[in-house]
Amino acid sequence: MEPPHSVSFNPKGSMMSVMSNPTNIFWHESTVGKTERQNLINQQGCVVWITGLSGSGKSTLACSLNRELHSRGKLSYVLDGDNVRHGLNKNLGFSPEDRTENIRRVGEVAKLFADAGLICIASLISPYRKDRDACRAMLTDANFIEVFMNMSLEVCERRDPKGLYKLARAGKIKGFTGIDDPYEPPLNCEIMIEEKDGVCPTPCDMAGQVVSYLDENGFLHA
Ligand SMILES: Nc1ncnc2c1ncn2[C@@H]1O[C@H](COP(=O)(O)OS(=O)(=O)O)[C@@H](OP(=O)(O)O)[C@H]1O
Ligand SMILES: Nc1ncnc2c1ncn2[C@@H]1O[C@H](COP(=O)(O)OP(=O)(O)O)[C@@H](O)[C@H]1O
Repeated sequence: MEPPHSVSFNPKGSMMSVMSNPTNIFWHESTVGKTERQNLINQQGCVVWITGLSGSGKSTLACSLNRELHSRGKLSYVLDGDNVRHGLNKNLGFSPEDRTENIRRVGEVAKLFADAGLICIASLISPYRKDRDACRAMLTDANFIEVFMNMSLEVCERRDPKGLYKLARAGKIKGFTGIDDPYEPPLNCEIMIEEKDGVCPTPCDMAGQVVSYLDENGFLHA
């Protein structure tokens, strides 16, 4: 694994400073490498990054994909925006800065899971292109698989399972993605999920589309 830029700690363990060129800390290489871990579980670690509007079906796809991979004997783990915001990112809101930090942290965790050999499924709105691209840059390009839930705002708003669009339209939530905060669609995603003839693919079909990609690109074998 590549040594990243890092945080410096004093001998008592408290944080001293954050810097891009750390001093006095050293990368410690493990004696067991990624290839050995992957051979053990016969798969290639990667990140499947699912992006799209609230209500576009990110969590539904993440769950369905996770289940399908599990049934094929493949190890995967879901990092869902809503869930991660209950723990690791509970101190973050929805300002542009907080969203960027939310995505950065999840990107770093996803990178660790991929290094462990897992197929890490990250499902977050991740509305800003530069933040998603920064996560892509944390991995070798092929190991970051961006899945765009290309559902119209109309579809998402019609679904509105949590009633958040209604609140946003009523002005009771400020800065809601797609209403008064931007969503920047990917320019070069690996996979696009979209309606055909006005019909949305089923969760099973959406997962199938991603599994086919993983299979064709060698991720389901070491
Ligand atoms: N202002 C605003 N904008 C968008 N979404 C909001 C907002 N406030 C709360 N929520 C709820 O938070 C969920 C999105 O969290 P994420 O971590 O995926 O968002 S982000 O990637 O940091 O933009 C999102 O969940 P999903 O509907 O599953 O996408 C919403 O339920
Ligand atoms: N492919 C689909 N077909 C029909 N309904 C769907 C589909 N995917 C998601 N839904 C429904 O749309 C709503 C939002 O889905 P969800 O996965 O929670 O979206 P997100 O995680 O992007 O907010 C849920 O009620 C879900 O059951």
